[in-house]
Amino acid sequence: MIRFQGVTKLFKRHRVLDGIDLGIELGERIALIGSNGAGKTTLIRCLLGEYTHGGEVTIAGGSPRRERTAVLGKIGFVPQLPPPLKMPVGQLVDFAASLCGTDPRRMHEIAARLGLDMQDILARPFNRLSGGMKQKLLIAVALGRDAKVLVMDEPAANLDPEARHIFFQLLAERLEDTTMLISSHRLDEVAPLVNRVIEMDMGRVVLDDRVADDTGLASMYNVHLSLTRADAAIAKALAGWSFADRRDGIDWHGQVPGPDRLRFLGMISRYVGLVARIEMAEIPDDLVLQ
Ligand SMILES: Nc1ncnc2c1ncn2[C@@H]1O[C@H](COP(=O)(O)OP(=O)(O)OP(=O)(O)O)[C@@H](O)[C@H]1O
Repeated sequence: MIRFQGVTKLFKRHRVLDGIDLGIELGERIALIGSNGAGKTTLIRCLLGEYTHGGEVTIAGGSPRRERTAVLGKIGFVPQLPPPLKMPVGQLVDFAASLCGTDPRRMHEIAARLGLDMQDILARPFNRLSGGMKQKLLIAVALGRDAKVLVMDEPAANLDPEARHIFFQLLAERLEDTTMLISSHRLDEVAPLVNRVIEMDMGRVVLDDRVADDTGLASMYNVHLSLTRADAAIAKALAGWSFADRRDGIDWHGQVPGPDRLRFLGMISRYVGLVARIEMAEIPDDLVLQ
């Protein structure tokens, strides 16, 4: 599906990509990880045909540089930094939909599922939306088309827990027929979403590993937590996960998306001295709200 062959990129004399060879097949979900400056964004930009470079990149046999419109119509891209566009939201969605020959209503539908009130923001300039709203809209624009390849740069970073869950569900609906490339600094953010991890360092691939495929992308867990005493810091952290205080800041209840279990427990581990009891149970599929 995607081929990088001997891809190199230099900025002045600085070699940012140093002979990248990678083959990525349909249905693979890749976490592209690595520290700041490792070359992840540059590799993605080469994949999107934005840079000249050495070597060759192809998507389904086509070159994203030479056949830009045709190839880019097959890719959904969620950038890390939203573009500073002043265009009203409604116009932006219509424009994006026309570029890839899709119905804008599909994008509206996904935005609504993510909790965006589209009617309310149609006439507002994109750059005036909040960070989370921009990210939801960019996800809707990327997913509301028949993309065979989804490229996402830290896509869930600004989303609240409810929207993260819907986002994971949306990805779960696309598992069979899409190749995903998800870039992140942090493996724990993306590990549950992927089946292969590629780590870059100084412009090279330093690790390429298959990981266990978590089939529970759309799963949800009921969580009961009891503390040894009330504490303002953990109360604030739990409120950020939309947990409800069931008894004087001591007993808490909430729901955690399956792919976020590790992140949630990571947060709890900071307060482990306060934890008396924790219970996590998967909610049966038919009871998880869509
Ligand atoms: N347009 C540019 N001109 C000059 N140097 C650049 C340019 N874009 C990136 N670089 C350099 O290329 C290297 C790789 O950058 P890149 O943005 O690809 O890394 P990254 O892995 O995506 O990092 P981050 O996680 O911080 O986003 C860095 O040293 C960066 O300074």
